[in-house]
Amino acid sequence: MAEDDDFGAPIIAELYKPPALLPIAQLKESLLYAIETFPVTIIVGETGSGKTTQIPQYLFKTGWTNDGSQIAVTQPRRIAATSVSARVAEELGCQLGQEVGYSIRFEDVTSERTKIKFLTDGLLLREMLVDPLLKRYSVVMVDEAHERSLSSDILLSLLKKVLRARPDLRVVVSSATLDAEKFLDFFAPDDGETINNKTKEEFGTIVSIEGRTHPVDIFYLSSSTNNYIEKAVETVMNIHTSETDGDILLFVTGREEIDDTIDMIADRIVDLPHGSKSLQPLPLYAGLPTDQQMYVFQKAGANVRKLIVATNIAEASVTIDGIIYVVDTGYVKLRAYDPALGIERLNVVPVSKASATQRAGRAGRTRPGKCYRLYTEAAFEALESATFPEIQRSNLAPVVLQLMNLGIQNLVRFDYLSNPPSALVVRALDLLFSLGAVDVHGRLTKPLGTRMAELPLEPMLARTLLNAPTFGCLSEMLSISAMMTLQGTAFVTHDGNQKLLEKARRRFAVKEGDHITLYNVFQAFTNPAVGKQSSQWCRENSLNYKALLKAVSVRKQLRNYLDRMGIQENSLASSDAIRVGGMSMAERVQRCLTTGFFAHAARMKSDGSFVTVGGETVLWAHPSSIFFHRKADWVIYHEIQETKGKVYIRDLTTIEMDWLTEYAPEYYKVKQK
Ligand SMILES: Nc1ncnc2c1ncn2[C@@H]1O[C@H](COP(=O)(O)OP(=O)(O)OP(=O)(O)O)[C@@H](O)[C@H]1O
Repeated sequence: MAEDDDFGAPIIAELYKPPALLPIAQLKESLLYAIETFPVTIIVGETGSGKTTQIPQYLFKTGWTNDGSQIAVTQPRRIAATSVSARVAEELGCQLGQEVGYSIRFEDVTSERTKIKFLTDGLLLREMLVDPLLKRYSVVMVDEAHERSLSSDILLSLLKKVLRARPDLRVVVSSATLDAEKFLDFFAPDDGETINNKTKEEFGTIVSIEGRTHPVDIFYLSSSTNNYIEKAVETVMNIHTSETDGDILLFVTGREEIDDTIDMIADRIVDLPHGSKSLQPLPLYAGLPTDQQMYVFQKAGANVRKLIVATNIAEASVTIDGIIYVVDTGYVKLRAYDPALGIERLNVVPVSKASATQRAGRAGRTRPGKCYRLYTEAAFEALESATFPEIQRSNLAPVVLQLMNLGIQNLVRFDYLSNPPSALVVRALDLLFSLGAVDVHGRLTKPLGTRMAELPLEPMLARTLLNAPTFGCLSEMLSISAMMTLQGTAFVTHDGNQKLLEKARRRFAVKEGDHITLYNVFQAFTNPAVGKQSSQWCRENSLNYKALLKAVSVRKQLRNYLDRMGIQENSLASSDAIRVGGMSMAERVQRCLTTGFFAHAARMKSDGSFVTVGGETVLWAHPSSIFFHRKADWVIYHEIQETKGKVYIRDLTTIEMDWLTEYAPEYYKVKQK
């Protein structure tokens, strides 16, 4: 970069290692010995040392799957599971889905032959519902455990139980920080006690891997900035104009910042001298459909430098070949659930040291790299060492439901790695009780509660879907539920034309709201006389072809779940037929949604904002909702999130106020005369 920038001299210059020899290779034998000998092995290693890609292969090659069992490797994020499995398949010379595969929610790329399976930690939890002792696995590796995702924390607790019943199981926990002792202590028996005849010392060990593949030079700002996006754009442009070849990975906090940054970069690109190398910005965030996330892995064309603008989903386990430069704004958007108001807040906070290290580690994986931290070295030193565990700041209803279905009744005495605040557990139980999943004694109801736990949907939506047969709208709710799992990605701008998108949305919109609007999209897409499931039709209607295909597949999978539960698509009992017979299909869907989402009710005020039932919170329709412009009275909403001090609700449907007391009398505590 030019001399006159604000960065000081590089701080860390690490030793170069030839690419073929990953640091982990030197420890192969001792690692395999540890896994053979101890039920639990904690691996601590530099990012890029080869933990994720190599350990499963070592285990596979030394026979850990010879008896027909598999090796599971969990990841906190889908993109890591899919991309790392592709890499390992390539290294082993097999087709993805054969010996090496992956499994994420609604997408299973494995086969009878699969020996190494990458999956999200949440999905392995789901597998425990049908296979509580995880019998199909000889080794379970929990990767990136230091990130303390909700599912990986719960998984570690459950693995601790499973290990007691399965002395043959091996658990490998990989962590990038020095939390190793904490993880080891968690698993090991107390002093003087034994588990399966093993003492604390015999139960687990820590293996540390020194060194990394390539050096990464780290630069800090010499003085702090108060506009990190502007600084990021400036840094990216400086790299682009004055540094040698190599792609750039920029970390920002969320989709809005990604869009803003890409717009700002686009403005600067036009000022570049004619004929100079071009810069191709690519977004990467969790809400982006999987296939679009995969664009970032494609090689840039000749004379093109890729700029990937990402949230922290690109932070761990992902290797994007060609990334030489990392620009780290030093911030992340973290979820924090407010149990009193039932609102999820998205707070922009400084990253932890562990995160910053992981981010820097995205460079230097396939070549030496550079990382520009848009904060001072003193600010880095002042960062928290690790991220605040998700279990202490999340809506726990989905996970509580799953734990109960696994037979864990006493959630207070459950062996957590870090205890969740009791207010979060109480809120989760309250919600599950009002949804009918839990009875007054705090036990899971049968069959409703168990069925809700089995469906791969969050509890409110699961309840709605399971109620649909009594309203004679199961077919419609299956499509709506499938569309909801797309999380707002059904509509897209082609060529960035927002006006066309709005026009398309209006084409499908109905006065009842967003759910039935999405239903109309699904119907039109699958109608052989209209959308014909064609990409051309999607393009003409600002719709996301791949996402809609996914919805078709998700609907089929949900259908299969219901089939297994013996729930038929058009089975309206005669008593229900009398009750709902005279209603329009729209009204049945509206009522059915109320039975699941009554806790998410709000009323529009004259200024277009909404208030919650208790009147304590002001809410705003998200711009993607048809009620961003239109009037409504009472509504239920699917999602609620606070961003930058404003609370947005997504996916709204109008309802009648009376339905709230009709379908949730307990929740709204109506005094009967
Ligand atoms: N898709 C890929 N293309 C090229 N090289 C790759 C790819 N994936 C991995 N590698 C190489 O393998 C090395 C080890 O990657 P791996 O993901 O196993 O490391 P790790 O120790 O698990 O690191 P982290 O915890 O940061 O994910 C990388 O540094 C890189 O050199």
